[in-house]
Amino acid sequence: MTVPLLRAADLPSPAGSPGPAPEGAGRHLWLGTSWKMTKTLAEARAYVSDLHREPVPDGVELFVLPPLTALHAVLDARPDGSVLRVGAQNGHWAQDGPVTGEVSMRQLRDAGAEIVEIGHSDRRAQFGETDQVVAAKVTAALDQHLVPLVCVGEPWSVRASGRAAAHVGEQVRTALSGVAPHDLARVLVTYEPVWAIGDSGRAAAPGHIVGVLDRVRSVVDELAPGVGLRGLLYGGSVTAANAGALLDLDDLDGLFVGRAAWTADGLAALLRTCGDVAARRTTAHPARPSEARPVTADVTSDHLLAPTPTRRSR
Ligand SMILES: O=C[C@H](O)COP(=O)(O)O
Repeated sequence: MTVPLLRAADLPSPAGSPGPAPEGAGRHLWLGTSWKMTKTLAEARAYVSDLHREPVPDGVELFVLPPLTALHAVLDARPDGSVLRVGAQNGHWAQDGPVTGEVSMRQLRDAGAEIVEIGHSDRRAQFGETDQVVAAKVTAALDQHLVPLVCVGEPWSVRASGRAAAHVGEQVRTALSGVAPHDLARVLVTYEPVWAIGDSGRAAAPGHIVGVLDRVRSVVDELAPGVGLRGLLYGGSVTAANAGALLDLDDLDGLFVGRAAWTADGLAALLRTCGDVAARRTTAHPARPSEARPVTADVTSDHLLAPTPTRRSR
């Protein structure tokens, strides 16, 4: 028997009683996908329905960012108790007002979003979003109890000049400049080199990623010593073939995926890889009992917004 999109440990045992709570899940591994500007309502519903076979492994936080038109369809298509989180790909910093065509963080929250992507390179390149705009959106999202997923990454010219880490570090510093130190623990950051994204991209090499992640963590530590981010992800030409190698980077907290997760089968394959890695990490770095995360099918944002204990100061 399979129960859709629940924790593996939430699946009923053969006798029908709940399974035991897992231990040692203090650090989460994130797997998310943005559908960007793809999918009709029917396609969105079919995707969630096709995912129904997949349990979400312990230690993995799964999210989907559909186009706004499909936000409700995805929310409604989730089975009761699902741990699949749903968010948006953009939001405006103002609470209300005459901003034709935009949607505020308050409206996103009202519509059921838990996460909001901010500053994707598409929006920086095509809609002129600056680091200052990104910063305004981050604080607006936090004000509305959304989890900001802040996208940062260097263009190829910066990469070629050897300044990738410095460039991304400054993007992060500006993006988080308005965030109260303790609120950094509510923020997800995803490192997405611009040259790695999309059909013409290729995934960054692990050594390159490590150098940039180190800089990001240093900047965050300067802003709020010892607090650490909610999670630091990588995105850009992630596939089922390279996900395992990327997640071998112990400092990486997850993957943010476009094309490879635009089918339910694609996301499911990545989910299984994440589950294997999360289990390995738990064995390698068991959480203290006080860090063990209770298994819950509760999808309220309180669970999502609560700071996660980290293995080490970040
Ligand atoms: O939103 C996801 C990122 O932009 C990566 O996209 P991609 O996996 O299709 O390269």
